[in-house]
Amino acid sequence: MKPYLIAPSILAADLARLGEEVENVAAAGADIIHFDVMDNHYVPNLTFGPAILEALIKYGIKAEFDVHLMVEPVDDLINQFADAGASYISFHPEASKHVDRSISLIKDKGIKAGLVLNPATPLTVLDHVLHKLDFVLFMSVNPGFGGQSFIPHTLDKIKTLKARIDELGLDTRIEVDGGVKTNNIAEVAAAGADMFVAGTAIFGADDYTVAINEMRSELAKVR
Ligand SMILES: O=C(CO)[C@@H](O)[C@H](O)COP(=O)(O)O
Repeated sequence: MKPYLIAPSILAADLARLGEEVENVAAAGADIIHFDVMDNHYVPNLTFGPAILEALIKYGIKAEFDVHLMVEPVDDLINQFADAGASYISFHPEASKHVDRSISLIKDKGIKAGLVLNPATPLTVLDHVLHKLDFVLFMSVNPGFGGQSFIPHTLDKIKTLKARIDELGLDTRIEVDGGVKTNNIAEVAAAGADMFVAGTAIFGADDYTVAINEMRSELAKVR
């Protein structure tokens, strides 16, 4: 069974002290760091580019970076984030003209590849590519902003995909992003997720270690 991974989203960090914030959350027990890239085109917000990822890695952050591209088009930035040191890269299928090719671009660089499904994106977009993916990222809010509420029907989509993954004997991870908190993480895990992105629930807490440990205690109730 794949270990659960907790991925604090730096969107909710104190951006004036980004290096220190990421260092602190990694020391507090984060498994990977979720790095949201928004282009003010695919989503109505603008965040971090590859130079910032490179700077964080140079700063000495040891944790792996999970880059979520909310950009259109995707291929050029896949290359740039691969060169900058990403360990995971995911993108939205509607933002690539050639989804299969964009997935291969990630995998050929030895990086874990994921496809992201918005709340209204049907599971059928995975039909011919699921076997190539290392993970599927379910957005449980509409992408673009932190601090939104978890959309409950995401749980049904997670359950359906988890059943399909098991039936096909695949090793694909399921990541969930948006409104994940201590009070719902167990339900999300019980539906079949094993990677959990949390922004405000971790960076908004007084003590990051306590926040992450509370999430782990909830996860321990599931398995
Ligand atoms: O990608 C996004 C939003 O587009 C997320 O990563 C949010 O950053 C999660 O934030 P919280 O809902 O956990 O505050």
